[in-house]
Amino acid sequence: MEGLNGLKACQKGISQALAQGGQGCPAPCVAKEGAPGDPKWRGELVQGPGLPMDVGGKGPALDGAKASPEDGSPKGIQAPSLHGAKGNEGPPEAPKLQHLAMRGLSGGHDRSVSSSSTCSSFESSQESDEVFSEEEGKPGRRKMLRKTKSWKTFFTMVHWSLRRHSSWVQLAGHEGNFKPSEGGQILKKFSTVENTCLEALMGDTLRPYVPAYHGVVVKDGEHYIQMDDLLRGLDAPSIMDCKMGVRTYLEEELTKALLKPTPRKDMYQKMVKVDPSAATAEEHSQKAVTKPRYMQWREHISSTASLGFRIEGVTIEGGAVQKDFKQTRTQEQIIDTFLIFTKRQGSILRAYQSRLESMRSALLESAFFRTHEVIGSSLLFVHDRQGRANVWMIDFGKTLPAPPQLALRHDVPWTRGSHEDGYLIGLHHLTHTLQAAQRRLGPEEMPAPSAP
Ligand SMILES: Nc1ncnc2c1ncn2[C@@H]1O[C@H](COP(=O)(O)OP(=O)(O)OP(=O)(O)O)[C@@H](O)[C@H]1O
Ligand SMILES: O=P(O)(O)O[C@@H]1[C@H](O)[C@H](O)[C@@H](OP(=O)(O)O)[C@H](OP(=O)(O)O)[C@H]1O
Repeated sequence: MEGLNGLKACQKGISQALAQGGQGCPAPCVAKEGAPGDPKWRGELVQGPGLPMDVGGKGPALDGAKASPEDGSPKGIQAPSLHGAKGNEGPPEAPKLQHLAMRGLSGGHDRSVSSSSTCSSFESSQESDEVFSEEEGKPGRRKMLRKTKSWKTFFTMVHWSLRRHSSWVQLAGHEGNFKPSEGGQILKKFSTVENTCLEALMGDTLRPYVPAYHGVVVKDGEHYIQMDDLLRGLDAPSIMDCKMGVRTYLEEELTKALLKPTPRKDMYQKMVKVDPSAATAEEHSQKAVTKPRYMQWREHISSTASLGFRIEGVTIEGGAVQKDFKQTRTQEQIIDTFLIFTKRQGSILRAYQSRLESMRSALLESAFFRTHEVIGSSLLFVHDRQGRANVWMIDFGKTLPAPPQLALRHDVPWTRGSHEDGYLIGLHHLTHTLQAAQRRLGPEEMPAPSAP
């Protein structure tokens, strides 16, 4: 499908995901992590990002992030950067049964703006019931569970089941970079650059827009950054990852490639798979391209170069992850994608727009933003079936302090040596895209005006 130009391919992919309607999908939806008996599991100590914005009309409450680690994990460990390391340690596939397990969540759900509310109203007994209800359609299994005399076995099975219901889904990025963690957090392979950024961001005006950072942990001999899982407690979340900026490679990557070109056969393969005519005769003969060459080509076939952002991946209500957006380039294509992604819900589009507007104000105030070039970072759009919506800044693996003599603007095109990233260009176009998408809606698709 990759060769199909833009919207047709992307619409087909998203429509397929929509057609699945989340039924029987392998991707995780909403869950609480932890084990029975663990207070986090019952939500007693749960704090975290949740969704500060309730599009049902309560308006934004941008206090989502939580500050300091509570787990005593070591902070700021200096370890070799693991960013970019590849592997295949992804989370186990969640069972098809999870939607049944989630039914309780859509019942007495607390729609308050509290960032921790999504997990807080469930007692362990309710959880147990839901675990049993997963097994509908398998009467023998349910009977067997009921007859079980061993509580140990019972709790082991419940725990196993809940762990498999992790809300975790990875839309983009390097495979093997993440591990699920308990208590509504995730682990990302350690990189000094990202760790330094997250530490700094916890004391910055951007903190409410970033997953709460919980320090560095060591697991199986590897260092990880621990941060909040932005999907925790959500009811069949729909997620979109948009990579921000007019440039996706570091200036130092360009310098290195010019001094010592490293041919990348994998990138050549990815390039010719999309467009065999994109490679030069020399590149065809070497069957390789340099990284900046590939990255620049990627920026121009997508909306990165023209609009300052691009869609990397989408999943709708726990359906299959769609990544076929390499050639989604025009604003029209992106509007259509947002309309499909939000199922034309004006309230969600409006909430996203409002969040981006407040994010812009925070960016303009931010000391961190003033002093850093933000490359390859994403905005993660998340909404769920309860009508909650939010946008988060993620991925600071290539966000570096700019040379001190430079005052970064973020709203001008990049020229070599300027270190500009075009982040605000992307934010401007995204905000306009969301406005344009709302103009496509009929009055019945727009939220009712709020009471005076
Ligand atoms: N805190 C989080 N909570 C929930 N999901 C997350 C979180 N951080 C990342 N993700 C998921 O993981 C994906 C990849 O994240 P991220 O961009 O940080 O990874 P990466 O490997 O550094 O990416 P890249 O290869 O672009 O540098 C996101 O698209 C999103 O689906
Ligand atoms: O999305 P694509 O087309 O698959 O291309 C990848 C994407 O641009 C990643 O952002 C980049 O990682 P970084 O941002 O970390 O550089 C990766 O480089 P890599 O292969 O050198 O990791 C590319 O292969």
